[in-house]
Amino acid sequence: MTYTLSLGQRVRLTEIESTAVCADPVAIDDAVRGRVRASRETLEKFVAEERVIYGVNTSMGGFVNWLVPVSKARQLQENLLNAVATNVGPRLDDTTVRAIMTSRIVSLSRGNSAISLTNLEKLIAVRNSGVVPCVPEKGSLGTSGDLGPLAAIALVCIGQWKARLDGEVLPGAEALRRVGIEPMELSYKEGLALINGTSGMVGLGSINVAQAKRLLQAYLLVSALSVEALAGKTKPFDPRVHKLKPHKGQQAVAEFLWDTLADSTLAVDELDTEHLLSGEMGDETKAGSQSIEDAYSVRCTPQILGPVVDSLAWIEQVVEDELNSSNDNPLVDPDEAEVFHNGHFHGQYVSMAMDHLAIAMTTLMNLSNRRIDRFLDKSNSEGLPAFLCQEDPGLRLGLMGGQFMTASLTAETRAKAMPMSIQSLSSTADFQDIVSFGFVAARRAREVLENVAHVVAFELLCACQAADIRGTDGLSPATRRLYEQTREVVPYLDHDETITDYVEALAQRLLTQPGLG
Ligand SMILES: N[C@@H](CC(=O)O)c1ccccc1
Repeated sequence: MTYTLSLGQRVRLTEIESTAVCADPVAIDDAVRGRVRASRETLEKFVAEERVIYGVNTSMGGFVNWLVPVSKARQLQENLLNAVATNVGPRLDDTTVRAIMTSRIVSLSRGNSAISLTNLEKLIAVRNSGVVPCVPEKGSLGTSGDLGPLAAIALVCIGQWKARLDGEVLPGAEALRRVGIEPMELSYKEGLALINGTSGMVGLGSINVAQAKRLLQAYLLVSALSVEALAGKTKPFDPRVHKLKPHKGQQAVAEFLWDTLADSTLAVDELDTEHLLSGEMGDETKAGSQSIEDAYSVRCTPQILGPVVDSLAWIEQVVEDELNSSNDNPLVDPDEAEVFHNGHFHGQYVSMAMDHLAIAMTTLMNLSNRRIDRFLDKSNSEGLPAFLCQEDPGLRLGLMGGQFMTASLTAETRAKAMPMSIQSLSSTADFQDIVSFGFVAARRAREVLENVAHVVAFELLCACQAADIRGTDGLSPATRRLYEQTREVVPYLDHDETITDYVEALAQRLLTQPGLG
């Protein structure tokens, strides 16, 4: 289905992801066309008046103070694209490139960048054509926006560099020829308009946020299942106690667990504490084999996932605001009949949001990592067999090895969660002297998410194994659905076998499949 951009509409971040995943075409309406034309005409008027405007009749970056006549505009703009397309490394996947292109189209369609309507429409045509520019992922400062990644895209639009089409890598000119698109011819400011913004980090960020939301949603249900499978107590989730602390996310998580576990007989309502005081002072008090209170990784679930929920809402809002912005310099506002030299290409907001996403997801992973340990350690699992190995323990090692994987991923992920947004380095003879590295932050958040999904997948595997051992009759209806969906992918393990394929399949579902459970 075509996704049409209208003037003044707020584009949802999740729409960038969904249109990129499905390769839905994007389009603009007449009001957008009118506004884009007006912005270009305003700039043309200023050029006729011989005003000095950055990237129009000046050079760029460290050569900002060099005048270049508009008669040389096409050469200047093409030189700009080639000079800054210096990224290296693995090529971004098709979905991410489409999300980045759509994010740039959203920004340019606001009609403040003075790109010609012809060239905006060509960018849209390339985005919709199946031609996917090859974008090496490493090398963006994130402040000139994402010059490197966006220049790789812009070069293909002018018939240079390289692109994929139906799985084949072709020269940009050949790729355009095959889909019947004439290369763009750039006039003054247009190369700059295509690249001088934050659309790289916003495009990749949109995918990260959409996946993080799914993973978090699923994790709330995984948490409920883990509480049941660890014979955890529900009373700490009673909404009445959460009224006593006003954090919204915490309250929402507690309410979810409370409601979900209401019909569970595996989770424990409350201990009958009456007979517990029969011992002498100093005796170990036990309620049968049960502890009086659960460990933090069960009991404090709302207090740990609450801030993750609230953080994600903030992160989504920030990246969505950036998406719906004119992130470019200079900007030409036709209503004000003004040109603004400005710094809207700066990616600090998104950089900090992506760092925050990495921290939030790592927090979730830390929780998951602790629960996995409880599932496998028989002294902490409220009666489960060691390493969830019911049949032939010792001859078999059970699920022991899964923890090696999750411990390794957890350690690696913590290192990846070190902030990028404070790593600024100066470049361009101190012209770009403080930068955001937002695209690097977004790439690292993506890596964090992938790792976290694998750790959560193993917790889910353990929880289902434990539920089978305890008896699944006691599951609540919602956790039973999750259990059954998981059993479509991984069976109860009564023999030792490699779990790699199971964990990877579950992780993929957690990131991409909405509404698990
Ligand atoms: N982001 C611009 C600078 C600016 O808009 O002031 C740029 C372009 C090219 C090379 C370096 C820097």
